[in-house]
Amino acid sequence: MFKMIRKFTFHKPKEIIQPTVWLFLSQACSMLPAVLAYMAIYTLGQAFVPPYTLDLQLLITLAAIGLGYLLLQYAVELVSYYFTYGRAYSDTAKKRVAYIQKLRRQPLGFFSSKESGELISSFANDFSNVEYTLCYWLPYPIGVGGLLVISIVWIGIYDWRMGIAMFGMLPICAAIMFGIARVKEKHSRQVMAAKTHAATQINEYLHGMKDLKAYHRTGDGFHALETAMRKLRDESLKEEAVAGSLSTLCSSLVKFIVPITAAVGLYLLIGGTLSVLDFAGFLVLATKLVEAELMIVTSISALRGMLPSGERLDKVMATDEPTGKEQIETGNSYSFENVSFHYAKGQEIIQGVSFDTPSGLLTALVGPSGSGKSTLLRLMARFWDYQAGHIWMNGKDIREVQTDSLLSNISMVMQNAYLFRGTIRDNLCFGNESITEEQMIKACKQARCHDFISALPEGYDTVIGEGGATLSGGERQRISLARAFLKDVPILLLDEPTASLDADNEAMVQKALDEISKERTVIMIAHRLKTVRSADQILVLQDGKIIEKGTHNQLAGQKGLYARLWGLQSQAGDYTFKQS
Ligand SMILES: Nc1ncnc2c1ncn2[C@@H]1O[C@H](COP(=O)(O)OP(=O)(O)OP(=O)(O)O)[C@@H](O)[C@H]1O
Repeated sequence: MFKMIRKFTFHKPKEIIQPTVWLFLSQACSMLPAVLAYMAIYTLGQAFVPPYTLDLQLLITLAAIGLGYLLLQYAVELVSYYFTYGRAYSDTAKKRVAYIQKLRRQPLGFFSSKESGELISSFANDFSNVEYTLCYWLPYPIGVGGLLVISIVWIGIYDWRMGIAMFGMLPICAAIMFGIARVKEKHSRQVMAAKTHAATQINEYLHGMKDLKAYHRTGDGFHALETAMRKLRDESLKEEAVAGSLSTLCSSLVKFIVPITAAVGLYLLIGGTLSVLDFAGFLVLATKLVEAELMIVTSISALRGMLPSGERLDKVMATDEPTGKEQIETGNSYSFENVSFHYAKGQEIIQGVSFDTPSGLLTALVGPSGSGKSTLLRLMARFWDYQAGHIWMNGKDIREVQTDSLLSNISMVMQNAYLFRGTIRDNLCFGNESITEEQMIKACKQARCHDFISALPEGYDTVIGEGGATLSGGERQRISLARAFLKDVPILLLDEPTASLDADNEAMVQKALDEISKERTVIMIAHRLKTVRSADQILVLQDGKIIEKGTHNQLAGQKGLYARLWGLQSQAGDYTFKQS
């Protein structure tokens, strides 16, 4: 149980103390009417048995307590409501933020090891389950359990025979419920897996819609989605059918407490060992205690059903974060020393690579498709961590450097630049209010996007769709380039920044890059070799190894891969490594 609480509370078990205490008080208050009714019946009953006395004063006091009770109950319920629901919602909101921050700090490897639907479904379902558990399923069994223990002890001392009648069913029901809870947990895991798979299918279907349409395969894509939905329906029905019916059986058993109490009480009454008044009082209490006992048995099953959600969130929160605590004030160059890296064990993608990217110069990475160029850029930004060797930045191994500190020195333009739903201005400035209009326009002019942005009806305030869907590939790429220029950092990492541009724009952006690289260290991947002709150094990669290094003139003069491909590209005009 304690383990479970730790999981649901993200290892802050104290979170549930307050809600539990208030729920206990609220439940204790709700027992008061039964106790008052019992005392009133008892007091009234004294008038009909020797010595036939009626304590009117006590009856008036009980009535006054009853009235006061209504106010007390209201106040306690209100506070309890705040500490259970209010706290649970605000604690879960904090947990959601902590979860996102955790994801933010994770390397890319973390995401590619998961189904895309897992994180989506965690957000959609797991947090709601945790929220519900924190305000309901955890505090209730603990709070109500405490109340039951007090009742058992009290009734047991008063009349152990009635104690057995009223609570004897409880261990049997709890044992059945534990069994049901295990079944429920098993089915909850299957439902969770089905929900994850369904979310992945929806995500893939929507994201891949363009390609599905292009290949006229929307029907096939839909079929996979439909199958996932059917599986989710079947698993959910199974969970309800198995756990639901057994839970109902158990709840019905608990409800037997009242007739059992009545039968045992009657038996004792006839035997003359229980007074009529005590019999009536026990019956009133039994009806009240049934509610509490029902709550306990239901909670046990519900809690186990929620456990997979708590575990899944806890697992993400417990994931190791990238190492490194050191800060880098201004990092402006990289030095690779015997770096090796693999995504999957046994498949070395980068093999013992060593090179420097001198500060303030343009380094170009070229090579056949799949040779590891983008991987090298990802290693520089610590999207992944290498397994052997060192990448030094200003004398520090970047694995020892805090990721945020490292990234504050880098601007990156990827192959498929992503733009967010919002205005072009928002996408360019990324919330940095210190960027002036002049700086923004200058960056856009350098990236050759100012003219097309100005021609839009709303100019820089034009709203673009999610992912930049309302722009062409080239426009997106130029905006992301301008965004990179605007982030005033010493290092620019560019993965084919001119790939989606036409020849004119490519030449112009190339010029801008030449200018920019005078002030910054630029590391750029290019397939079209003419775009890196003026680079200060060109590194030629093949099968994860650097096989040639030098300027264009040096490499073109050798009889290596670069010279061969330069020859081919010159002949073919636009021939690229990708097609080689
Ligand atoms: N996330 C990943 N998980 C596993 N393997 C990967 C991953 N990303 C890339 N790879 C593999 O690593 C190798 C190098 O990929 P990389 O993207 O670095 O090549 P590249 O030279 O940039 O290719 P291109 O020029 O086509 O963009 C490829 O064989 C690729 O399949």
